[in-house]
Amino acid sequence: MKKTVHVVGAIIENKKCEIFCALRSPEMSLANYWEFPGGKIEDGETPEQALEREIQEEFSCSIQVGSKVEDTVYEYENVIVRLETYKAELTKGQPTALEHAATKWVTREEITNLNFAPADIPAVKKIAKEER
Ligand SMILES: Nc1nc2c([nH]c(=O)n2[C@H]2C[C@H](O)[C@@H](COP(=O)(O)OP(=O)(O)OP(=O)(O)O)O2)c(=O)[nH]1
Repeated sequence: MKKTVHVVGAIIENKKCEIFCALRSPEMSLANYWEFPGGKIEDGETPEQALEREIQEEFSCSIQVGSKVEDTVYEYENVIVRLETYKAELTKGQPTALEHAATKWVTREEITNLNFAPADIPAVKKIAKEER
């Protein structure tokens, strides 16, 4: 039986209406895919707490989590991922990649050109269609 992991991703937007995206490194699973920064929810955490912790651990900055964007289940070859994505705002510092291969702030027009992890596609499409 494949394991199901419950994952949260942050859709962080700056004042220029650009969205923060991170490239998974060759050492990570799902290597070389773009993603919304985040990670697995640990026991006892709310999705919001997990996101705030993951962003602090992996990008050394603080966020405030807002509304939910998508909740999708995607079956990969080895694992099933339930990905919940939330809007978020930076409250302290700027994101610095400590584990990822690259990061990028992109506009809604550009975001669909990035090679996002398959589980992220519904959220990417929803964000790209949003009016600004
Ligand atoms: N963080 C994140 N993970 C995603 C996204 N889309 C997607 O399919 N995933 C997958 C990749 C991984 O299989 C899983 C999350 O793993 P992770 O490696 O980021 O989480 P983590 O930091 O808690 O994990 P770990 O390596 O410490 O065990 O979800 C996404 O947008 N953000």
